[in-house]
Amino acid sequence: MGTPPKVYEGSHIWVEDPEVVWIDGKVLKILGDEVEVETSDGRTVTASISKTYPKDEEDHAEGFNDMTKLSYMHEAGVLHNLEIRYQINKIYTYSGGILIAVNPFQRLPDLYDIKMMERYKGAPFGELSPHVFAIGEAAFRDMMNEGTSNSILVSGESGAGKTETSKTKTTKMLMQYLAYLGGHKEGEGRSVEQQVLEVGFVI
Ligand SMILES: Nc1ncnc2c1ncn2[C@@H]1O[C@H](COP(=O)(O)OP(=O)(O)OP(=O)(O)O)[C@@H](O)[C@H]1O
Repeated sequence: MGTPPKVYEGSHIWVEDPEVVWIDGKVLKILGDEVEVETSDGRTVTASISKTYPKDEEDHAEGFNDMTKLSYMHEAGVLHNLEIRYQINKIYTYSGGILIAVNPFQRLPDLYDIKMMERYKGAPFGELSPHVFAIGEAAFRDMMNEGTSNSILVSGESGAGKTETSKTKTTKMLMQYLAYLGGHKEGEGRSVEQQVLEVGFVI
């Protein structure tokens, strides 16, 4: 028995769209290498099958907090999942051990406060919602357990939120969390917290 076809009459797929990049729709007819699709905004379009992607059957209301839970991992599915989460201010999503952050361009109340730091401290990776503090926690714990240095790679295009998420100044989230884990003691010269916040970065 062969693998069942992913595009067939009645199946739900993603097709390219000049306005919204990818739009979902239902296959009406297969026409050789092409497919006729009724899009979710009510149009009928024809697309090359090789440029379509199967759509996950279930649309999780809050999206999947880890991309590895998607039945189909492709650009359209990944973007759709990030969009669903973004609409409800869930800017963080895992892809396995990697954290994807979508720039909210607004202050999200409570997301980075001391209560949130307390929640993530000591929590096993993956137990709580995806968060930059979970990445800091995992890196810090590994460093302590292995007794070796550790590093966190932050990557993204200009304006994506790398600086805000990680680097320099006391307000930046990742360093703030590591400083919090490192502790703060009065009267002992420069505290671990202060030293962590004074580190330099390789940019
Ligand atoms: N998590 C966040 N919460 C709130 N605002 C954010 C967040 N991430 C980014 N921003 C907003 O987006 C702006 C641009 O982010 P940032 O400067 O971190 O980008 P960058 O990736 O470091 O860009 P570049 O590579 O050009 O330096 C910030 O000044 C801030 O207004």
